[in-house]
Amino acid sequence: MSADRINLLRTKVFDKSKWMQLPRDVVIGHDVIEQIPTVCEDLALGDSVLIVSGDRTRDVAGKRVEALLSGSYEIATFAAGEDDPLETIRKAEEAVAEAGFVIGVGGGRVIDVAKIASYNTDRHFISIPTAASHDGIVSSRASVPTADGNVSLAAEPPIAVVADTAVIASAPHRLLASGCADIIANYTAIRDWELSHRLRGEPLSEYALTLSRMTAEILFKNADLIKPHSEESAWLVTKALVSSGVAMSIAGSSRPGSGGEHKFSHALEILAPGKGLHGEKCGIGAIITMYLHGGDWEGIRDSLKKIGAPTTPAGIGVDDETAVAALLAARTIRPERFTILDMGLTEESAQDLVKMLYRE
Ligand SMILES: NC(=O)C1=CN([C@@H]2O[C@H](COP(=O)(O)OP(=O)(O)OC[C@H]3O[C@@H](n4cnc5c(N)ncnc54)[C@H](OP(=O)(O)O)[C@@H]3O)[C@@H](O)[C@H]2O)C=CC1
Ligand SMILES: O=C(CO)COP(=O)(O)O
Ligand SMILES: [Zn+2]
Repeated sequence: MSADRINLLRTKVFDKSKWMQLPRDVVIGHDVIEQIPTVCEDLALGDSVLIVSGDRTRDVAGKRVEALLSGSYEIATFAAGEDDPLETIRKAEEAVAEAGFVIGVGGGRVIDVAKIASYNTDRHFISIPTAASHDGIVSSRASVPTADGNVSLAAEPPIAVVADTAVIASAPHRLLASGCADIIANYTAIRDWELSHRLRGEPLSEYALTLSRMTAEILFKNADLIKPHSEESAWLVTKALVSSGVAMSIAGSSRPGSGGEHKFSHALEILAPGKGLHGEKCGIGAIITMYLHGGDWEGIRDSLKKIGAPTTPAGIGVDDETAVAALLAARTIRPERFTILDMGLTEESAQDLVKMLYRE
């Protein structure tokens, strides 16, 4: 090989760089919430904290975290209500001003508010999920519904995740089933990624893709074990969410866990606000996108059923016309994210798909 060629290769190799942000401490298990003082001490994050929680989740776990840290830390609290998300984030940022670090205790919405406020104010953030409802509990992205549609925002990756399986198992089963559906949707998300790689030359991370697929496979294989209010189920799903979040951190984007089924879900957030949980909508969307990819869509549908997640738009109170509109609107959501739904779906074909694949 000529010296020039060797130098060219060297330059290429050394030009490459990547920054992956992963949680430092991940603590999962029964009553691990009690270990939050030790986690905070170990990370030496300062002596004042803002604890962000929701209306329900403050009672479920937020107050307990406040009690565990009182005496050792100066504590401020912030209630992330269900009003305008961007306004809530702005107010949370104001509340962070006096605090050294931030803890989010709640479901996906609360965690997102806490991680965006932390990012924008340059504070460390600890995630204490009260529900295993989707993989955003671990990732460095936030997904925020706005009047103009869902936006994916950069957010502070949790420096620690403390996932108490006793708390998670006590949440309504619907939330856990939604988390499972979000993971099962990895199957179609990675097919969309591969499609975009082949057709558009989009860069693809084999490590991220393989981890995302493996996570979905483990959950798919264990679908029979997912039961309401079982700590073992909470354990299985939480580990899957952590693994899926790590896949997104490796990729540096939500690509390994978000494809056409997520664009369908985000379209529904606009067309049918308040209907269905995030993972539920993604699972329903994955049935159609897996069919279009020529894969085992019935397997997706049956595992969702087993877990107790909805498999039709009607199951989340959405009519067929709205589902058709969401399938067609998916291409307008994050148009840069190319998926099977961006490949010429027509109104007629969308209607046929909804009629054929969403029968109870
Ligand atoms: N960052 C990311 O990558 C992603 C972020 N998201 C975002 O996450 C949000 C959806 O999250 P999701 O968790 O599905 O829904 P929510 O956070 O809206 O939670 C749903 C409801 O469950 C309640 N809840 C949570 N935990 C418990 C518990 N242990 N016991 C009783 N009730 C409980 C919440 O209470 P409370 O009133 O206290 O909140 C809330 O009323 C959306 O804002 C979405 O945009 C979605 C996907 C990925
Ligand atoms: O929900 C996610 C992964 O499961 C994040 O995806 P989005 O980037 O579509 O919000
Ligand atoms: Zn998701």
